[in-house]
Amino acid sequence: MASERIQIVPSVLPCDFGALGSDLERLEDAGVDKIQFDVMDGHFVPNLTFGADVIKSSRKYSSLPFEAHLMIEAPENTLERYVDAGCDLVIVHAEATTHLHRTLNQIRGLGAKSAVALNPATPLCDIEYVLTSCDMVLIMTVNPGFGGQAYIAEMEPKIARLKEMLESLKLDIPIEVDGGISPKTVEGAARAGATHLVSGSSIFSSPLGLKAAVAELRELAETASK
Ligand SMILES: O=C(CO)[C@@H](O)[C@H](O)COP(=O)(O)O
Ligand SMILES: [Fe+2]
Repeated sequence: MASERIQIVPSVLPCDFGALGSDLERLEDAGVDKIQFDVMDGHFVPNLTFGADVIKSSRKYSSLPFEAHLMIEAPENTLERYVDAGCDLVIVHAEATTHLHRTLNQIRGLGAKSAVALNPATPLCDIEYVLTSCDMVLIMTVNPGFGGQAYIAEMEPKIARLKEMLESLKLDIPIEVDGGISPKTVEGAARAGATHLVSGSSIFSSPLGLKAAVAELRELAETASK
């Protein structure tokens, strides 16, 4: 199944925002599969990052797919800006929008892929009836808002249950995990069924350097998922 291929997805949070373009070029050279832009509004999460204009200016520095992880209230009001900025996939939080089904279909209607993210405390039943409107599901393995937090291993049974749910619905869509992914934690997430692995602080701070850190995560995940 296409969704089973391991993808290593850096979060841009540890980048130098004053030199984002060159960090994006370094990431592409390091062999990552797509780039995650963490958009935070200071309301849905207690932190503020950047908006669609920064993503738009970054587009010329990378040919990789871009995904916007929108940690913002009422994302339905600004989706168009992220698609116009060059995002191939837009991720909204189930907790951030009242009309989740409509919001996911709105993303597809704008010509991008749609994904839903779940905070650690949000149960899978909240998204069961919108899975046919999703091109990916993101299970948060930290409470969103900050990079560098500890991985919540209790999310692994949730990932495994989501995998079963998708299989029973015959939906071939990937499961992404985000938060605390490192060589110590990636195997558990991959074994449970995650194939798209977001990593920020671990790959950027690795003594191996970016390229070897990305290769190490990929190899660990590929072996664990077999
Ligand atoms: O969305 C988020 C945090 O809210 C993530 O994308 C993190 O920023 C990933 O960083 P690490 O946990 O890997 O440092
Ligand atoms: Fe993220």
